[in-house]
Amino acid sequence: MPEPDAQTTPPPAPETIIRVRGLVTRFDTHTVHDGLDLDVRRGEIIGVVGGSGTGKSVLLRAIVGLLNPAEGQIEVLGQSVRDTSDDDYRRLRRRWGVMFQDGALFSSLTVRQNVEAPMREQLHLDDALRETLAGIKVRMVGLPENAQVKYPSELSGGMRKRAGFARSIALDPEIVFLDEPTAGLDPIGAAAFDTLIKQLQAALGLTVFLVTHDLDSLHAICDRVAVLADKRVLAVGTMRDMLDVDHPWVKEYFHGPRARAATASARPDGRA
Ligand SMILES: Nc1ncnc2c1ncn2[C@@H]1O[C@H](COP(=O)(O)OP(=O)(O)OP(=O)(O)O)[C@@H](O)[C@H]1O
Repeated sequence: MPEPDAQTTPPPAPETIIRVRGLVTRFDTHTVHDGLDLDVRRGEIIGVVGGSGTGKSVLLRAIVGLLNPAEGQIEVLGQSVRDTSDDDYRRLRRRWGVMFQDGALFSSLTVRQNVEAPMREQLHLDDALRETLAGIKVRMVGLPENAQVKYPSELSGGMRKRAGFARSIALDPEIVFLDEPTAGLDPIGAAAFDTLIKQLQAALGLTVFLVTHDLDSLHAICDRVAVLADKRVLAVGTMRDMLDVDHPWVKEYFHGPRARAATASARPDGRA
C-alpha cells in the first residue's frame, strides 16, 4: 500500500462542538453581549477570560440554555439549544456537565448523593448500581473514600470544588463547563485542580469550557483562550497569539506583572 503523502494530506479540520453566532444578551437596558461569536473545538480546553462583569458566566449560562438571549444562534453538538423541544433539550443536556462557581452542591445531601442527583434525574438505574457509579466518580476526582458520606459543610473549599467536578461528570458528558474552578484555592490547590482537569480531559476525551481569571491555569492546561471585551469575543487563539492583540485590557492582562510571573513559572528555566 502506498504511504500517505504527509505533505499533501492536510489534517482533518477540527470539529466545532459549540457554535455561537450573533449572540445578544440583555438584562433590562443593560446589554452584556452584542453580536458575540465563538467556536469551540471538540477535545480542546478553551479558557474564557475577560474583566469582571464582561459576561463570562452569562455566556456559559446562555450556551447551556439556562438564560434566554435576546438574539443569536447557539448550537451544541450540532443541535440548537434555543429552538428545540423539551425532550430534545433534555437529551442534549445529558451530554454536558456544568460546575458552577460555588460548586452549587445540595447542602442536605452527601457528596455521593450529590453526584447521584443527575443520575436519578436522567438515568434509570437500580440503587446499588447508581451508588457504585457515583462512588467511582467521587474517586476519580481524587476525593478520599470517607468524603463520599460527608456533607458539603464538612468539606474544605477545595474538596467542595472536587465534589462539584465529580457531579459535572456524573453522566459521562462530552463537554464540561467549569466556572472559575480554581477561584479561592491556594496556589498549590489550584495547580492540583488544573492537573485534575487536564488528566480527566485526556482520559475521558472531554471538551472543557473553562471560565477563569487564573493565568496559571491558562498557561498550564488551555489549548486556546477566548477573550471577552467590548461585549463580544475580541480574540481567540493560543497564549502566544494573545501577546500580539492590540487592546488595552488584553495588553494589561497578558503583559502585566502577574502574566510575567505566570509565564516564568510555566517555563522550565523559570524565566519570564
Ligand atoms: N440575573 C441577572 N440579572 C441582572 N443582571 C445580571 C444577571 N446575571 C448577570 N448580570 C449582569 O451581567 C453582567 C455580566 O455578568 P457575569 O456574571 O457574566 O460576569 P463575569 O464576566 O462572569 O464576571 P466575574 O468575572 O466577576 O465573575 C454583569 O454586569 C452582571 O451584573
